[in-house]
Amino acid sequence: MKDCKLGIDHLVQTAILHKEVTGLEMKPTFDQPIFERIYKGLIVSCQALEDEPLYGAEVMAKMAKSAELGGAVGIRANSVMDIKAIKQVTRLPIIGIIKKDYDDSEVYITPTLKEVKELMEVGVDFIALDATRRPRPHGEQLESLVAYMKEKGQKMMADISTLEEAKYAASIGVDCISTTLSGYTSYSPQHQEPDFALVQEAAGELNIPVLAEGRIHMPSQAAQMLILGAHAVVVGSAITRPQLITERYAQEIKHTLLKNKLKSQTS
Ligand SMILES: CC(=O)N[C@H](C=O)[C@@H](O)[C@H](O)[C@H](O)COP(=O)(O)O
Repeated sequence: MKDCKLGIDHLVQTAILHKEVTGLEMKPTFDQPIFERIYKGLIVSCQALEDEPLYGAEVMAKMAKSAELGGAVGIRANSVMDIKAIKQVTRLPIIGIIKKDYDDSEVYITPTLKEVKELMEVGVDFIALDATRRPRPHGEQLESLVAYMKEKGQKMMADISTLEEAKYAASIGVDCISTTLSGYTSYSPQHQEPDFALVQEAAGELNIPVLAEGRIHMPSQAAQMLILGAHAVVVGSAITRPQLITERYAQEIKHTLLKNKLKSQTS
């Protein structure tokens, strides 16, 4: 009941905000209620790999609960173990992935049918998968994975790194795309900043929802993505990876103090 109220509150707030920002009435343009639930909201990616201090399902479930309390409208999570634990503590929509390295491919986000099936078994609202055109392990094909999920009625999110990949993913029938891999393929722009241009272009050209994801470190950047046309925004490290948050503080402090010292020496 509380979850339901939270969802309705979010939709009402979103509609008000949308009108204030754009001057337009927000119309529910998507048939699927799941897309309304996440519209113009913040999705928090709760992930820690085995070599990270916060690794473990119990910790990830606490992260997800904290995200929900803070106003997140969805959770992105990696592995069956984490997803199971997260589902025990929240009813927010879940974008599930399985990160797995195979020797014969660079693709590691839900690379093969095996991971797709594991995610379908645990049950997630969206399966996110690498939707670049790079070769997949064992010669598996993106098109067959998409067709399989469509046939089973499983919603999916295509993680892409360029506009061309976004357009191709849309053309083969994915439900939505996310800019997750911009900066993480050799041929996409290697920015330190989030890829604002890609989000704006993809949102302008595609008629499926486009989510902004990747290196969004500040609340203002998340809001900017939504104004540029993102359907929702996914933030991970800046909320759930304390070692990286600390690193950014430490570097900024070092850098600023050094700059200051040099300035005072030359003046
Ligand atoms: C490239 C890649 O493997 N991205 C992964 C995808 O699931 C995660 O490690 C990121 O944390 C997630 O995309 C959110 O991005 P950021 O942590 O920058 O807010």
